[in-house]
Amino acid sequence: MRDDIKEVLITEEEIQEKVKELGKLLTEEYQGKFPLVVGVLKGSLPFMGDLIQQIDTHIELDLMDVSSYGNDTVSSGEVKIVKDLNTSVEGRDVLILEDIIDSGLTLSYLVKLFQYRKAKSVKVVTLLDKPEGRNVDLVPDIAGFIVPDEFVVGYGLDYAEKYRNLPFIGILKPEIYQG
Ligand SMILES: O=P(O)(O)OC[C@H]1O[C@H](OP(=O)(O)OP(=O)(O)O)[C@H](O)[C@@H]1O
Ligand SMILES: Nc1nc2[nH]cnc2c(=O)[nH]1
Repeated sequence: MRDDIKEVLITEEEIQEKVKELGKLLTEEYQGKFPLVVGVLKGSLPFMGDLIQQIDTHIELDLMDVSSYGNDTVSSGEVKIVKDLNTSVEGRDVLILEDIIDSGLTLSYLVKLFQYRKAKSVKVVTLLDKPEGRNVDLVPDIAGFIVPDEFVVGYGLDYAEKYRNLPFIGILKPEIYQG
């Protein structure tokens, strides 16, 4: 699996250090507020698992599965709900956790949905931000790392459902895409 990686962009150590830093910020931000932390499946799972352990105040967890990508590296431009939340967001401070914001379609859809459902506040934390990929105007409240306009994998991010279990973020060798 690791042989398929052309370049490591962000190491495991850099990710873990950043996650601790973000956890401290969120601990201050949400002290005494009991936020609903929403992980966006499947990509945010490793980030969510690590980050929540660094938030030192009470939180509630839920998961949502929305999809705008197929097995390809290009967005379909359409967001659909695959699995909705189990919890009502009405009156709640909602914190959405994402692995990456690229076109911004997924997040802008979710932010609008939770506002429509009368959340008290909606904030977005993403591990990776790819501003050059943006199709819609969306700026995360907190972003861990800015990444270049390349298709990245690892730490939750897949190519054809593979590589999510790599502990770092990398770029694949071109021959992997070419088959
Ligand atoms: O800003 P965007 O262009 O909308 O891209 C970001 C979204 O794309 C990926 O999810 P994907 O739909 O591939 O699902 P997955 O997390 O299950 O891989 C990623 O995890 C984000 O949720
Ligand atoms: N794996 C992966 N999924 C994405 N979804 C949106 N952008 C990306 C990316 O760069 N890599």
